[in-house]
Amino acid sequence: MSAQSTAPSTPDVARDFSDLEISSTVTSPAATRPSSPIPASLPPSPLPSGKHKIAVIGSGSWGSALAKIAAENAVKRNDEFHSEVRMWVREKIVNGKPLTHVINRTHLNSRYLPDIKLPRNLVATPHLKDVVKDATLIVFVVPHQFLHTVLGELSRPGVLHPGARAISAIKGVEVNGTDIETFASLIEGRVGTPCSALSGANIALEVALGQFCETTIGCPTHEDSLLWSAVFNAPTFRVSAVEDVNGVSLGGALKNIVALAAGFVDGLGLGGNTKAAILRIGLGEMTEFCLEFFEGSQRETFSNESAGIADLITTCYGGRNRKCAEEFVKSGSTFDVIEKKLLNGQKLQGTATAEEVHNFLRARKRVHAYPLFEKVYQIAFEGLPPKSLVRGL
Ligand SMILES: NC(=O)c1ccc[n+]([C@@H]2O[C@H](COP(=O)([O-])OP(=O)(O)OC[C@H]3O[C@@H](n4cnc5c(N)ncnc54)[C@H](O)[C@@H]3O)[C@@H](O)[C@H]2O)c1
Ligand SMILES: O=P(O)(O)OC[C@H](O)CO
Repeated sequence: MSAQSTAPSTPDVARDFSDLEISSTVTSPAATRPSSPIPASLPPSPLPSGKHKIAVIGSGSWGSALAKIAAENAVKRNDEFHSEVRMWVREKIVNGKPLTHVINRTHLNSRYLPDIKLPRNLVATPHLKDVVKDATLIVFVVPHQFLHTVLGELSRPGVLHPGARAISAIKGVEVNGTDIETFASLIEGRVGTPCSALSGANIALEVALGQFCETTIGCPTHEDSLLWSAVFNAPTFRVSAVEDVNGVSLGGALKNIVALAAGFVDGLGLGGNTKAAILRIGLGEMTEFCLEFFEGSQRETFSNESAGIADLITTCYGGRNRKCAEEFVKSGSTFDVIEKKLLNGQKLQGTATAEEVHNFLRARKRVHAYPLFEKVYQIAFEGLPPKSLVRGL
C-alpha cells in the first residue's frame, strides 16, 4: 500500500496452521485479522483449479532455504501441488561450473547456502520466463536492490499465469518522494497478482538446518492464507497468518535499521542494557511508523508476531546487518567495503532501508518523530560518530 494516514488498530488473534489441510476452493470466512484490501484497480482473478505449481524467484541464502521448505511440502502434499518446484538462479560460474548445474547435480547451493542438501524436486533454472511458466504460486525473494529488474521481465504480457498468486519474502521498502510502498504492494501493482508477505525471525541458515522457528504470513484474503500456509508450514517452520500485509512487510524492513543500531552498540563495546534500550525504542518507532503511514496495519503484528518483536530480537543478535554495523564501528571502513569483505556475495539490506526511510520522513517533514531511525541514517551516511547513537534519544 502507498503511504496513508494514521488508522486505529483492532486487536485480534492470529491463526496457527500447524495441522492444516488445504483446498483451493475454500470459501469459509476469514479467520485472520482485518487489514487493507487488494486495491480496487486489481480485481482478484480466480485461482486456477487443480494442482498448484510453485516458483521461487531468488536463490540467495533465504531464497534457497524457503525453496527447500516449499519443495519438501510439494512432495508431502502431492494432491495439492506439482512436485517439481522451480527456483530462479541468476547464472554464475562457481569453480568453473554454472551454478544451476551445480545445484541440479549436487543438490547443494554451494554459493549461497553451502552444506545444506536441497530436495531433488527443486530445479534450479536460469531464465525467469521458464521459472514462472505455468506457475500459480510465485515466491519473490531476491535482495530488494534487484526486484525492479525482475519485475520488468515478469510484467511483460503473457509471462505470468493470469490467476497466479504471489508472496514477497523481501525485506525493504520502496520510496518515491512522499510516497512509500511495501514490496508486496509494488509486486501486486506491477504484475497484477494479489501479493501476500512472509516475514519472521528467520535467519536463513538456521531455518535450513531445521532449527525450530516461527514465521508470519500477511495475506489479503483467507484463501491466500490457506494456500501459503500449505506451501510453507512445516514442523520446524511454524506459520501463523494475519491479514496485515503491510505490518508483516514493514516489520521485516524496519527491523533492519534497528539491527544497524544494535551493531553500533556492539561495536562500541556497550552492554546488554544499552542494546535492550535500543530494541525497545526501535520497536516503538517501527510500530508507530507503520501505524502512521499504513492504514489498517495492526499494532499486534509488531508486539505479538514473529514478523515483529521476534524478528527484531534475532536480527539484533545474529543477523548480517548487526554484524556489518559492528565492523563499521570497529574498522571505520565503508559499508560497501564491509559488505564485500564479510558477506561473501550476500546483500546488506539495512543501509538502503535506512536511507529510503530517511528520504521519505524528510519529504513528509516527520524526521523528528523517529530519532533512532534518523541517528542510524546519520551515522551510516553523514559521518555522525557512532558514540552519539544514544545521545538525545
Ligand atoms: N538471509 C537471511 O537470513 C534472510 C532471512 C529472511 C529474509 N531475508 C530477505 O530475503 C531477501 C533475499 O535475501 P537472501 O539472503 O536470499 O539473498 P542474499 O543476500 O544471499 O543475496 C544473494 C542473491 O542475490 C542475487 N543477486 C546478486 N546480484 C544480483 C543482481 N545484480 N541481480 C539480481 N540478483 C542478484 C544472487 O543471485 C543471489 O540470489 C532480502 O530481502 C533479505 O532481507 C533474508
Ligand atoms: O541477516 P539479516 O540482518 O539480513 O537478517 C536476516 C533475517 O531478516 C532475520 O529474520
